[in-house]
Amino acid sequence: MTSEASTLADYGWATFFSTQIHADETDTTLPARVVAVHRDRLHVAAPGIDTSVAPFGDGEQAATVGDWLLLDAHTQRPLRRLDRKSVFKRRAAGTDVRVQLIAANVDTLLVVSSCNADFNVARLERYLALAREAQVTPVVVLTKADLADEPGDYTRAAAKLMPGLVVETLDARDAAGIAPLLAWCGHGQTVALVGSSGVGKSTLTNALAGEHRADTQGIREDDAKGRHTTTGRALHRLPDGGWLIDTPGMRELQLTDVRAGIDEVFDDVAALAQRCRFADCGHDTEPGCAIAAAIASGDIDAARVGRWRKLVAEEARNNESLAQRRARDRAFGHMADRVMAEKRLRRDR
Ligand SMILES: Nc1nc2c(ncn2[C@@H]2O[C@H](COP(=O)(O)OP(=O)(O)OP(=O)(O)O)[C@@H](O)[C@H]2O)c(=O)[nH]1
Ligand SMILES: [Zn+2]
Repeated sequence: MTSEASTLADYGWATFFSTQIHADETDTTLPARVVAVHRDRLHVAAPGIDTSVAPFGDGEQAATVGDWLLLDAHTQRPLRRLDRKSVFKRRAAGTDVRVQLIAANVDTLLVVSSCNADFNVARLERYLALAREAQVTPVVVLTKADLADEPGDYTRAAAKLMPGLVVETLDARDAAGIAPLLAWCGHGQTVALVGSSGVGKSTLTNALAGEHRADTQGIREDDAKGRHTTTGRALHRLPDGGWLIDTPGMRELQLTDVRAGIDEVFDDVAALAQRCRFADCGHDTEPGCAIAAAIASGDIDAARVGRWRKLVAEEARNNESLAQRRARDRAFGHMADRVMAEKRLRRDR
């Protein structure tokens, strides 16, 4: 299984984490990474540590796959979770708008689409905004280059979606084709994949994991009945020393609290919006609208502005419900406090 990972750096440890360890903790604690999340256990691993611990923390603070925990050196019990470099979360399914953690400390998000009907700039922009909001570097991977007449057209269209965006166009079934992706799968690097069904995520995963695939799946544990109880939320060790996070939840990522991410992906539009005469400009018929002027002069693509507006509106809608839920939770908390206070008052009388 993880026999090749023998140093903390192998597990993705970095200065970002070591600076969080206090001087008085160095002798009494050990960092370990959450390599898998099971129904009621976390599998944590580090050099000399390979154990399972009880779930740690609540809500958005709960330890999730990819997190670093500081363990008591003697008991191996988690003491605290280290701050994250990055975190992916999503709204829980259905009408429930609670936030669900997907993965932490991912370095690179491979946003997968293909050079065919799946190619959709609006969808790509949505994934890019999610990546930027999570503090993760996105890399666009366009598969099925072998099926397109002009794969370069897709590459160029994708590259325009964000400043400095890297786009790799390839045949996911070809070992040589996926070679450029290895740059993000090196020693201690954590990568994740997102994309629609059928674009080639499984093909890429198998190609990246290579012959080690069977080995890397060794990160799992047995439950009391001796059966394997993986929930599919695990880090898989890659042959070049990286880690691939494989979780079904990544596929259903939605926009929540991604305003900053949208502004980064659409930094051209966001910069224009700053120059509108009115701070609350609706970029519609308002006088002095810098966006309307840029569209009229051909400086910016009206379609891109349209997609930006849609994402911003959708994000606002999602957060409204999230804020409503939080307000409800707070109100309930206040009510519970009041009830308890009244109880105490009666008792003390
Ligand atoms: N020609 C060609 N076929 C590809 C390429 N990548 C994937 N495929 C094929 O596309 C089909 C779907 O690929 P998958 O890897 O299963 O796609 P996926 O994204 O994992 O799909 P889900 O599991 O539904 O999310 C398979 O038949 C692959 O062989 C490619 O680059 N070129
Ligand atoms: Zn405006």
